[in-house]
Parts: sequence; C-alpha cells; structure tokens
Amino acid sequence: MIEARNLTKRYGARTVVEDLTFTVPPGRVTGFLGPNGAGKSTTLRMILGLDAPDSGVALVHGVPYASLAAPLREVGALLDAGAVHPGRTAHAHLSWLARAGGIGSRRVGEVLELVGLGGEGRRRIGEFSLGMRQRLGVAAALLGDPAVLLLDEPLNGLDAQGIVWLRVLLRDLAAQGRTVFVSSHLMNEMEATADHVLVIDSGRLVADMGVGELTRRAAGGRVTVATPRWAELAAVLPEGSARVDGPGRLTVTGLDAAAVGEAAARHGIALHELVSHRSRLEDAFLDLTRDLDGLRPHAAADSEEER
Ligand SMILES: Nc1ncnc2c1ncn2[C@@H]1O[C@H](COP(=O)(O)OP(=O)(O)OP(=O)(O)O)[C@@H](O)[C@H]1O
Repeated sequence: MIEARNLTKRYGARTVVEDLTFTVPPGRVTGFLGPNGAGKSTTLRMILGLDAPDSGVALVHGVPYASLAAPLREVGALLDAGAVHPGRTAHAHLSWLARAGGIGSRRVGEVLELVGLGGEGRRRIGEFSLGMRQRLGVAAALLGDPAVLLLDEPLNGLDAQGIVWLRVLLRDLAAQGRTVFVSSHLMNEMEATADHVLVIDSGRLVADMGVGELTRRAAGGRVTVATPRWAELAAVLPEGSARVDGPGRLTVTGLDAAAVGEAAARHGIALHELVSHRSRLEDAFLDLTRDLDGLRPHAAADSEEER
C-alpha cells in the first residue's frame, strides 16, 4: 500500500506537484498517467525518499520509505533504466545490487529468467537495446521479491511483444497481492494494463478512478441514434442534448443509450440504430486535461473547488 497525503513539491517559484492525495492499494495495477512534465517522476521520487516534499507526506506500508526496515525487500523500483554501468554484465550488475540489499545470489538467475533475459546474463549492458535495459530494470526491481513495485515509464523502448510481456507480468504480480504502481504517458497501453488510474496534469490530480469509469465518463454519454422521426425525438430530449448529424441521424450528449431509448419508446418512436460511444483512454485523458486547461486562465479559485 502506498499513500500520498497533500504531497507538494516546488522548484523555485514553480509548483510541480500540488497537494496530491491518493492511495495505491495492493492487488491491482494502478496506472499513473499524465503528459510529459506532469510531475509523475517527481511524485515517485518523493515516495522513494529521493526528493523531499515541501509539504505533505508519502508513505509505504504506513511509514516513510526511509523508515522501512529492509527497503529493497519491501519496495522494488525502476526509475531510470539508462542509469546502469555499460561495462558491467547484466549478471554482475544484479549481483552487485543483490549484495547491497542482503539478497542471496541465486535470486539473480531467477529474475533474469523472469524478465526474459535468461540467456543474456553474461553480456555487457552496453550492448543491450533500450527494451533489454527496461527488462533489466524490471529484474532489478524484482530482486528483493517486494510487495510494492514502482515503475517509472517501464513501457518506454519496449516493442509490441515486450509490451504484452510486461502487461502479463504486471497483472500476475498484482494478482499475487502486490501493490503495482506504473507511470506512463502512453494512455492506450495503460488501458489494457491498469485496473485503476490516477491522472495528473501540471502536478494536480485530475482523475482517480477505474479505467472503465474513466473512459465512460470521458465519452460524456455520447450516443448516436438513427430514426426517420429524428425531429420528433430531438424535441422530446432535454434541450440542447441532441444535434442533427445528417438526414435521420442525431448525436446526443449528456444522456446514455438507455435514456435515449426509453425516451423514444415513451413517444412511440422507432429507432433504427442506437450506438453508445466509449472513448479510448487517450481521448478520456485529453478531455480531462483540456477541461482543466479551460479552467485555468479564467478562474483559479473555481478550479480549486472543482477538486
Ligand atoms: N531537479 C529539478 N529542478 C527543477 N525542475 C525540475 C526538477 N525535476 C523536475 N523538474 C520539473 O518538474 C516538472 C515535473 O517533472 P517530472 O519529471 O516529475 O514529470 P513527469 O510527469 O515524470 O514527466 P516525464 O514523463 O517527462 O518524465 C517538469 O517541468 C520538470 O522540468
């Protein structure tokens, strides 16, 4: 379990993480989403005690990271897959980390197998592709068999096969009851990986919800409907909700398909088509951040209440 309470970080006059409060429970994959520069890495660094918050606290298992008795065994992290010595072999790199964390050397071979680098342990990291380095970073995070995993942009550099591999691995780890917190700016990849998402933009939390709920909300209840009696249907729907989209077609916003269908039935209007549109996570995310952009210049005070 990870908790952030009113976490705030400033660099000079800029607030890069602003009053973030959230909980990441065990047993599910939680995606941490936001565009580049939104404050994801800074938040993860504060959870890991690498950056000090200006106010608020970040807790792992109820205590600050620095107070954990055996941090490497409790929390596994991938922050920057490039931050490894290129002259070392993968095996030597992991053995060094294992020794530092008091972890038996047998575990090194196990985690190399787990990330699909079983045959590459004796190769120098300098020869690795970005995707292989990401796998090595995941191996390092798994060394201590931790109950909590924090992975910063682990999908970067992975090919399609690698993305599927990581997705399966993360879901397995969550199913084992671990806390899995994964940042990404790739909304669509997260849709298939995460159960739940926290979305931040400019350091502020704009969504904390299930992936399904996020996509449904962002679709805003957009429904398209085809009926020869479109003008009558438009007249019985709430004012402003229906837009004529062509002969016999309406787009309805703010109502779900059931509400549109029932309104039509009440007035004996036959529908030839009734389609509810689910937006992809990408659209959902863009909608959320666009809305926030709209609030910012005009009414900072209102946007405070919004949260
Ligand atoms: N040490 C620092 N000094 C000054 N500004 C910083 C520092 N670290 C981060 N920032 C700024 O804080 C903001 C948030 O950065 P952060 O790396 O947390 O974002 P991010 O969401 O992880 O984005 P990315 O996906 O690009 O890494 C950025 O504008 C960044 O320039």
